[in-house]
Amino acid sequence: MATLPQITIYRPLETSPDDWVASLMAKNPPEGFHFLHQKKGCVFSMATLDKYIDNEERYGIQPLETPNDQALKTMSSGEQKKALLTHLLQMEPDFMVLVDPYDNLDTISTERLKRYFHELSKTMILIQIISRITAAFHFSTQFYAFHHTLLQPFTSVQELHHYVLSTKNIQAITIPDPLFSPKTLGEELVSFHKVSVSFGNKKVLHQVDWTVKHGEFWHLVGPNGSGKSTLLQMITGDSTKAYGQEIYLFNKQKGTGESVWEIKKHLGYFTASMTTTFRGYDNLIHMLIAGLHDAIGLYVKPTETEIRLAMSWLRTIGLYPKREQQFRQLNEGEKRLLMTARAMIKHPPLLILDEPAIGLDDRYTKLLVDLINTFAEKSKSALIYVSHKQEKGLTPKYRLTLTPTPQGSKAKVG
Ligand SMILES: Nc1ncnc2c1ncn2[C@@H]1O[C@H](COP(=O)(O)OP(=O)(O)OP(=O)(O)O)[C@@H](O)[C@H]1O
Repeated sequence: MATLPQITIYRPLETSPDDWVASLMAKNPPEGFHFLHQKKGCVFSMATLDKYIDNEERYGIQPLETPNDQALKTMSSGEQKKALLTHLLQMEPDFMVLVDPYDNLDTISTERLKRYFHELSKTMILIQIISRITAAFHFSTQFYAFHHTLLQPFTSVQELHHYVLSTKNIQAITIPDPLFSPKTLGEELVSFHKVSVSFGNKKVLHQVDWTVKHGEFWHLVGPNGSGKSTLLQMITGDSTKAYGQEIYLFNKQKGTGESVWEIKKHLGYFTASMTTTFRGYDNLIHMLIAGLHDAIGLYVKPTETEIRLAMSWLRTIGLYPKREQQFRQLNEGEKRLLMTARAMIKHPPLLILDEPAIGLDDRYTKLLVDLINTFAEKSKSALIYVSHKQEKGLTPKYRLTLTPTPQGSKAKVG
């Protein structure tokens, strides 16, 4: 049997593969891909998953099979990807486009999926579109990089790798001071004492003890489904599981009358999915200033001082030349940087960054990591960086690792 072509395409974040993928799905492949003419394809991507989650939320429709009919939205990233892959394979496609297939996945799930794709490649054409070169399939036979809307071919993965490394790096610079000194809220900002959480029979967290103090830089790390989001939601006020537990936030015991609004005032929060909640008609200056007011949009006229502060932040993240553009006109990497700066601008007592580097290419990841390290060093804010794996170049002082056990995940400092 002739071996099937297997394709790796590197995508810098300033390019969008959407039109290219759409032409494949319309059975009308672009030049060079005529072997896919009239072939049936499907797309394994976060966008496909988001579409299913959106349908589930809006219309209660959800064609993916999930254990015990669990809502897709409440599943961990690994569980969601497994459900999506099973569903797509049931459609018996001739080829599959995989957009950043390992994003959100921990090392073990990534290795498992890699082996699975290798097996699948023996019977199906796989087209991998990646923004991190380390994710390239070792079994690929063709290599490309998006250059604007065109594909530039390479003869080997080494040649492609070399090309990616040669693309220009952007440098983060100084962190602007806050407009006002942040409020003093005592030494301990977050304190969990023997916190356990279950959903029905599923035990998620087991007797977690954790204290985050003023100015500390933490990395919260754990494999998919280990309960990182569950733990965070008890801080941000987005989970009812915090009630009846011994949790102190900003020196007050949880459940003693504090409003979610009061808690959010002390928080800066960013998660990658937030970039899609903004319609994005505001310009970059206004987007940043809204972060000072904990608002989605800007409803009051900004002061001169606020505008100057926003300009300084835009210089820091290299977006000053685009200051008058609308947020929606930015590429995904630029959006992430802007939203991270927006969470930082008021120097909140506690800054939480939940998987901020997911989906970013190598260059933007480095820039984001530089920005976060510098902010942690120069500001008085405590910082919790959350991810399912170690992030290259990140320099947290403390690490809380969640390790799943049958009683729920146990937490270990160090
Ligand atoms: N509302 C819910 N109902 C049922 N199960 C839930 C609910 N919320 C979370 N879970 C389950 O709790 C477990 C932990 O999920 P959580 O999202 O906290 O993990 P995570 O470490 O953040 O994972 P990931 O890195 O994949 O995002 C998962 O098995 C998930 O399915």
